[in-house]
Amino acid sequence: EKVEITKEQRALIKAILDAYNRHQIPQDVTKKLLQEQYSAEENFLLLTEVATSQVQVLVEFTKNIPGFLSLDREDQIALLKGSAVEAMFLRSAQVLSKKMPSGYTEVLEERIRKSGMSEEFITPMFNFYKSIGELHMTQEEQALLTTITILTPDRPYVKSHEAVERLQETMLDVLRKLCVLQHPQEPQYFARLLGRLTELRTLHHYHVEMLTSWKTNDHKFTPLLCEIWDVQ
Ligand SMILES: CC(C)c1onc(-c2c(Cl)cccc2Cl)c1COc1ccc2cc(-c3cccc(C(=O)O)c3)sc2c1
Repeated sequence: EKVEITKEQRALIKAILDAYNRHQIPQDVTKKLLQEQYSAEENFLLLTEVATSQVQVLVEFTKNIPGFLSLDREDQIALLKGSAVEAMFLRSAQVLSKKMPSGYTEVLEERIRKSGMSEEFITPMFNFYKSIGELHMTQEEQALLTTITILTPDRPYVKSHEAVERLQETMLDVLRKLCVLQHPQEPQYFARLLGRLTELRTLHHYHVEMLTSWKTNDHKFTPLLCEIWDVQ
């Protein structure tokens, strides 16, 4: 049947894409990825700095998701804590899948591979990055997929499950239509995008173990990361 994006849905896409592009990690933070020397310690420190900055960007972006600030305040926190790792996998995936002509791709890959995390996490992580790269997502799809990840109702401690589910369904409906319109030659494209969300859950579980292994090797995180990831 004829898929049509309504006026309201077009406004929603615009609001989310504007917020997504407006909130970025400052250049002085990401530029250090290109400059500093390479060592496991230095790589870990730089990644910690960028991740901390990314969380701050994520908080600002989330506040601009239409409807998010109308949710229960504690649920807003629960959604942010529960989705931060997955949103950061999506963000770093865009950088690593050469989606951004930023010149960070090689240096970021090198620093992640040599940041003291054990091999067992490297493989699934870079398989994910490869699978994201193969999707050739548009900017709108990236922004909407991040929004849908944030609005996942079954995060720990979320009380108003239905309110979050309603918001997420609104975004899923828009993304489904966008996929049909922007990838007409690939009817399964929307399903493939949702498959990435499942992969993100798996990576999230790996990440909890990654943090533990870094902790046992006495790696320090910033207060913001400790708060959002419940470490220390
Ligand atoms: C605390 C730290 C050691 C850590 O622990 N787990 C992870 C992690 C790792 Cl490894 C992989 C995936 C997810 C997580 Cl959460 C990390 C590092 O997480 C990040 C988070 C965001 C970004 C954005 C970047 C980036 C670069 C250039 C340009 C841009 C840009 O947006 O322009 C963004 S790099 C980067 C690194």
